[in-house]
Amino acid sequence: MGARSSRNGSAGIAVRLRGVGKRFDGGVEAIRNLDLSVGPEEFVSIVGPSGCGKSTLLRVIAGLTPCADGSVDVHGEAVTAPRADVGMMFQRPALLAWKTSLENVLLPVRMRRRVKDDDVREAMRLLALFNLEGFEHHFPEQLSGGMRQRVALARLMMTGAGVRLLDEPFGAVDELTRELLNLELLKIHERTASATLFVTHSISEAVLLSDRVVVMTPRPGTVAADVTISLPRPRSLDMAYSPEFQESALRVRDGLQLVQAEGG
Ligand SMILES: Nc1ncnc2c1ncn2[C@@H]1O[C@H](COP(=O)(O)OP(=O)(O)OP(=O)(O)O)[C@@H](O)[C@H]1O
Repeated sequence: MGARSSRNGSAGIAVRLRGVGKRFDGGVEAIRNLDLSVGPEEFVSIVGPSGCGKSTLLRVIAGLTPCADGSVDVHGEAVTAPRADVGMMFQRPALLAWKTSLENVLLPVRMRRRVKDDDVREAMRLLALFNLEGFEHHFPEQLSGGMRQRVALARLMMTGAGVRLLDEPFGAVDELTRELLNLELLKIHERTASATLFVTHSISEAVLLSDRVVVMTPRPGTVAADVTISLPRPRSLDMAYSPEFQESALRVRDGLQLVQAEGG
């Protein structure tokens, strides 16, 4: 069945959650009755108060955290375990310390099959795209924090996954590096759009990157607001000064303030 199948009536939808709830052993209810759909080329950011279940949501979609309530479908199939067509990137780049940048980027291929010359060429191309030319044979400890994140981004692209999940990937880098990484991500999304869910605490980052920004309530997290960002693509950092950008950011901020006021 094709990647964009309609087995569960999901044509045009890459990720669909219906009535999803997650309660951990020990009693913490992280998510409750959460509905969300993401199109095959849609970039959706998730914002919400700390501890509202954003990481849990991504882990549930990735098949890393099982959930008893509701349904999670990727490309029309129920998620029961991690899938090859779902790639995930975390706040810490999770690179293998004993492997070079190139070997780290090739890892998703190596886990599935023998690496071919074409794979190496593609990995080199991705490393160059992320401005890592000359660092292909360096080990993670020889790279800066921003460079490590760029290797992790290149590895995420190398998976070729139709669904990309990014959990605060730029939370630990300085502001300037973060802006540059945002530009890299925009470039990638504009070249090879995929269904992307991006967790962030930054409203401006969410608006700059996204087609929609989903605001979650405090725990147990559910969708409080779903803000469409209709800025044209390609996007650039300059757009942050436009009235449309400011207006979108205000709508997201209002949504966040509302849930925080209701939660506290
Ligand atoms: N494995 C686990 N076992 C028990 N409780 C957990 C587990 N993982 C997360 N939680 C709890 O679930 C809730 C949601 O956590 P989660 O990490 O999803 O929130 P978040 O919105 O990503 O937070 P932050 O913005 O601070 O990163 C928290 O109360 C957390 O303590």
